[in-house]
Amino acid sequence: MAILTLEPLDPLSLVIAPPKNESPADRWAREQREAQARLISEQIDAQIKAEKQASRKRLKPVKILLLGQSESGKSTTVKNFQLAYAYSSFLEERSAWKAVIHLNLIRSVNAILDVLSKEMPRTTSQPQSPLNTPRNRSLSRPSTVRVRSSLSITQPSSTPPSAIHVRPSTSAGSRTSQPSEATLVEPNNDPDADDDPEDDDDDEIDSSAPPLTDRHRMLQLRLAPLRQIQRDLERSLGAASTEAPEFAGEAAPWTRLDDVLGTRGTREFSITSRSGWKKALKRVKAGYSSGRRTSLGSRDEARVGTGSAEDAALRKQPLDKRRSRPQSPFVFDVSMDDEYDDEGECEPQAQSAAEVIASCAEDVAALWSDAGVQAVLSRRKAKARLEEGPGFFLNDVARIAARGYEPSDEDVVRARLRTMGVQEYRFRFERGPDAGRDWLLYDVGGARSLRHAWLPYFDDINALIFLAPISCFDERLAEDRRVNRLQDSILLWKAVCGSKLLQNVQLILFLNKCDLLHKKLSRGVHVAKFVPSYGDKPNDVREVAKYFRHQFKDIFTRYSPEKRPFYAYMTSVTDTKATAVTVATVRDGIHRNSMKGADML
Ligand SMILES: Nc1nc2c(ncn2[C@@H]2O[C@H](COP(=O)(O)OP(=O)(O)OP(=O)(O)O)[C@@H](O)[C@H]2O)c(=O)[nH]1
Ligand SMILES: [Mg+2]
Repeated sequence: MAILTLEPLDPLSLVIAPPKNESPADRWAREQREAQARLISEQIDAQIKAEKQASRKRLKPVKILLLGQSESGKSTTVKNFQLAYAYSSFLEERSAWKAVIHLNLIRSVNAILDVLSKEMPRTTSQPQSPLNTPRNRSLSRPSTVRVRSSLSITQPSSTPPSAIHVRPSTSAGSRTSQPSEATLVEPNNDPDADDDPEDDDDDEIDSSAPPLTDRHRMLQLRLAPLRQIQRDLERSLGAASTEAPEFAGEAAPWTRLDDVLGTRGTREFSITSRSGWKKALKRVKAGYSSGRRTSLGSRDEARVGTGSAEDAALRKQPLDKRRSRPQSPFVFDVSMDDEYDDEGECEPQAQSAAEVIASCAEDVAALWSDAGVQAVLSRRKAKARLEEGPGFFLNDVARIAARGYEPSDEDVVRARLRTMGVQEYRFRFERGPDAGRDWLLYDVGGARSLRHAWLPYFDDINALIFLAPISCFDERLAEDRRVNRLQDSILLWKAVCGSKLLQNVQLILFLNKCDLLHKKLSRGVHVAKFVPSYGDKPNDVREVAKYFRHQFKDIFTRYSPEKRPFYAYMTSVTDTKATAVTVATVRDGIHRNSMKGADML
């Protein structure tokens, strides 16, 4: 009877089984091959395991939020971070700032032309009638009824509009949520008040000042095309290029939600912004990068635009200009969340604007250096406002208006373009203690109408840099002229310090614009006139800055839900050299703190 031998069932065993008649030499060779394969396999397994462990250990990115009112210097602080740690990305954007700088320049020119228009009818070379002197005109104006606000608790009367009342500090440690303990400020409800610091009405006429003449009228006419250029550039750059419109909202619109949410998180309120100055810059970048000159050489042709298919193709060409500078030890990547979309709106006429500005350069320089114009501006208090305002470039007109002008680093830092929504910047340091760790910087729009978008970013951040410009104690908020700018900063700071969502966040205060504070005090503006509690302390920058620091610290101590260290820096963030030191210190501090939080130190 035949015996049926069954083959083993496992087909794999069949395949890997050694050949039946294997010689000892073949067997040796086969075993060598198998040992080698096992070794490689084990190495791969070990590598996968190590990678898994490393990714588990990988640190979360450090997230930093920059807050503060509009024009407080948030974006300028970001530029300082870029300059220090991401110079190549700063360079990539630099030439695109040219349109913004040009717009800033011609805004100043147009502001001067506005002042001259008010002045011209009565101060041309015609002799002045005694009834038409500024002094008599102000006497014949209807008298202003001054409405004193009753909101002030400490000193309800006898203070100038926009005055700030700061209560004496309470004893340390007495944390209370009583609003009456807050820094108290009296808003100015009377926009016609005579002692409005920004009132441009003339007080006195300087008899030695040269009169305005037909020469000034000629300059006015010759520079008139710049009005249209301003409109063109504003249209090209979008909403970010104009200052915040009027908005009578709260200083910190999130506070009620903050109380409700506590530490529960805010993600469901997340808002994604796809607008802002990065987008505005991208709109002009391609225009400049094409390197194409339009035929527009004269101011009369300023309105002619471009828009051909050839132009569109040229606009898409990449930037080709990069200047060399020693590379930062850190490589860092700034994310650009908005893709440049070229759908007809993008060509900003920046190139043609540059041509017109170049053709007006001499007249602009003549206007700015004219003694009569300077006298009118000083009398109407417009000179200091221009020189100390954002984006002032009139002293550099010859350089900036020149054909072939390329912005310098300093120009970019001084340029003004408002942030809309929230912009994210991603940094990766390749060296240093935080090598390999991502840093995310969130730069927000500071205008009151944009502050509702801040709340989602309170969640899960490591540090918050708060910008409080301390030079603006005598200024009004652009979006709500009843509100003193320092008052607004104080209200914001109070809300930030008292936020439950931010209670574990490291708060870093930049008391900014110290350079402008110095200038303002040097020209005789008295802090005590606007901040009565300042009393008769010396009106010098050191004392004033110390006083404001003390007030901000006091609020911090009283409103923080839990005790935490106070970090404050006196800054002028347009001074990039000094700010580089501050930024490095801040970076170290945030790194150490975030490591402590992760139990790594
Ligand atoms: N002189 C001086 N100018 C400053 C200082 N900080 C900022 N600026 C200027 O003030 C203007 C406004 O600064 P930004 O950084 O754009 O202000 P922001 O806080 O980002 O404003 P928003 O985007 O509207 O919220 C710019 O022209 C800056 O160059 C400073 O310390 N000193
Ligand atoms: Mg900004």
